[in-house]
Amino acid sequence: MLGKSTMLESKGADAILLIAAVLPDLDIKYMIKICKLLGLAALVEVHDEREMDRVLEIDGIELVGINNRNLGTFKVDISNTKKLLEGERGQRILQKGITVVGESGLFTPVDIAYVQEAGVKAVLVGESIVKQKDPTSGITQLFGKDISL
Ligand SMILES: O=P(O)(O)OC[C@@H](O)[C@@H](O)c1c[nH]c2ccccc12
Repeated sequence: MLGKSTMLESKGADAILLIAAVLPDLDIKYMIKICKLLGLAALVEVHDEREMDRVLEIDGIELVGINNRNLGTFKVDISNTKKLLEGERGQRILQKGITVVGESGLFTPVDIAYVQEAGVKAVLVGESIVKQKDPTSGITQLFGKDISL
């Protein structure tokens, strides 16, 4: 097996995405452990209540991403984030000290405020930034202010 520094130096990755929809619990548990050994952050992605409940039973998860895009139908609905953070689930996430990432379908400062209000502390954004000629101004537009420092 490659040593920690060899792995990180050879590929340069800081984090990996673990998609709960395609990974059994056992695989997620195993990969979380490997990530800790390698010093990689693991973002565990869920898109419905069932996946969220599975993930909340697994120890050692620090980052959970809520995908607003259903990977089966590709439909995007940002109220999915709010739905998955409501009530008891939201409480458990807070208790466990999990940082929630809002993923997909975020285009405007209103969208950002909506997911932030729901409990999200970070966002994963693709389309609304990569389709801009200038990514910096795309980010400024998305957040309604310059966040580069
Ligand atoms: O382009 P959007 O709507 O901003 O979405 C970005 C990101 O959330 C999305 O690319 C993504 C999140 N998880 C995924 C898993 C597979 C493929 C794609 C994704």
